[in-house]
Amino acid sequence: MEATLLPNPKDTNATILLMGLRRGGKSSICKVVFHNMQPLDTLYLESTSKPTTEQFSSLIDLSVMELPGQLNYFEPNYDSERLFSSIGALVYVIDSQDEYLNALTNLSMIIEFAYKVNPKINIEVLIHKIDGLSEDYRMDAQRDIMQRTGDELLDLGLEGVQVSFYLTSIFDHSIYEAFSRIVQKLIPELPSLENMLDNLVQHSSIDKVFLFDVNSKIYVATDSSPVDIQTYEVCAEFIDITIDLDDLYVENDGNGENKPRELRSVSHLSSGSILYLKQMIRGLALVALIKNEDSNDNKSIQSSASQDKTLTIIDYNINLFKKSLMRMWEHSRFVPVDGLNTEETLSIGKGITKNI
Ligand SMILES: Nc1nc2c(ncn2[C@@H]2O[C@H](COP(=O)(O)OP(=O)(O)OP(=O)(O)O)[C@@H](O)[C@H]2O)c(=O)[nH]1
Repeated sequence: MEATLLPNPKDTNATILLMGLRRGGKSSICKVVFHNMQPLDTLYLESTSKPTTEQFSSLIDLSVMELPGQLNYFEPNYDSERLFSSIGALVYVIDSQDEYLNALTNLSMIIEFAYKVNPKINIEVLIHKIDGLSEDYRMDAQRDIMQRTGDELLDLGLEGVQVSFYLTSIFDHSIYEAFSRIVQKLIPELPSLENMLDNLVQHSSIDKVFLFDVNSKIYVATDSSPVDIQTYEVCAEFIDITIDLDDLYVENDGNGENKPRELRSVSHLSSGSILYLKQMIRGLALVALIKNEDSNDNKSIQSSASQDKTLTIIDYNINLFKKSLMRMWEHSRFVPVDGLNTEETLSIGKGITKNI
C-alpha cells in the first residue's frame, strides 16, 4: 500500500503541526488566528475530517497543518515518519474543560514517536479553553498536566525532552501570545532581531516595541523587556485602527488608481504616551509604545515640542531599523532551527521552568 495520505510539508517552509483529540479547538485556533474569525462563530465549526494546511507568509514562510483528532496517524497507511521528520514544531491542543487523561496518554505517545523521528522538534502544549476555568483551577490544571506529562515521559525513558506549556483561549489574547512564542522559536534570525529591537528601545525613549505580522497579530519579535498582555493588546488593536483609517483615506492619483504607500501612524494617548506604527517588509509592522517623558509638565507647548523632537529621532532610528531588516532578509534563507531541546526541563509559557 502506498503511504502518501498526509500532506507533504514544503522543505523551505517551517511547518507547525497542530494535533489533539476531537473538539479540542484546533480548527477554531486556526480560524481565529489566521482568518480573523470571531471566536463565537467557531461554535458552529464542523469536525475536521481531513488534514488541512494553512500557508502563512511572514518573515519566514510558515505552514500550519491541522491533523483532525478523529484520525489515527500511526496506521501503516499514513506516512507519519516522513511528516514528523520535516516539521519544526508539534503543537498539541488539550481541552482543559474536558476530562484530559486520554489526551495526555495520546500526547505522550505522539511525543515518543515525534522525538524518535525528529529530536530537534519543538514540542508545545496548549492547555486550551481556559476561559471556562477559575484562576485557581487554571493553575491546578496546569500543574497537574505538567506533572502527569513529566511522569509519562520519564516512564518512556524520555527525560531529555523539553516541552513548553501555554494556557490559552480564543476568547482573549493568550492564543496570540502562545503562537507568537511558538513561531519565534522557528525564526533563525530571532537573536539578531531582538538585539536590533533592544538597540532601538535604548536609543529612542521607547517603552516596548513589537514586530507584528499584520494579518495574524502574531508578533515575530519584541525587545527583551517582559511582555505585558495589556501593552500587547493596545499595540495589536492599533494595527486594526490604523488599517481601518488608512482604508478611509486611501490616496488617489487622479487616474482612479490607488498609490501604494508606506503606512505610518502616530496616536497620542490621554496618558501622554504615544503609539507609533510603521510598515516594514513582508507583511510586518513595527508598533512601539513611547513613554511620556513630560508627565508632570503642564506646559503643553513645551510638551508638544519635545514630543516632536522625540518623534523625529524615532522616525530616524526606525528607518535605520527597517533598512537593517531588509538587509537581514536579503541575506537570510530559512534553515530549520537547531534543536533547543537539550535540557531536562519542562518550560512553561511565560518563562517559568520546571525540572522533572
Ligand atoms: N470555551 C472555549 N471554547 C472553545 C475554544 N476554542 C474552541 N472552542 C470550541 O470548541 C469546539 C470544538 O472546536 P474545533 O475547533 O472544531 O475543535 P477541533 O480540535 O478542530 O475538532 P476536530 O475537527 O473534531 O478535530 C467549538 O465549539 C469551539 O467553539 C476556547 O478557547 N474556549
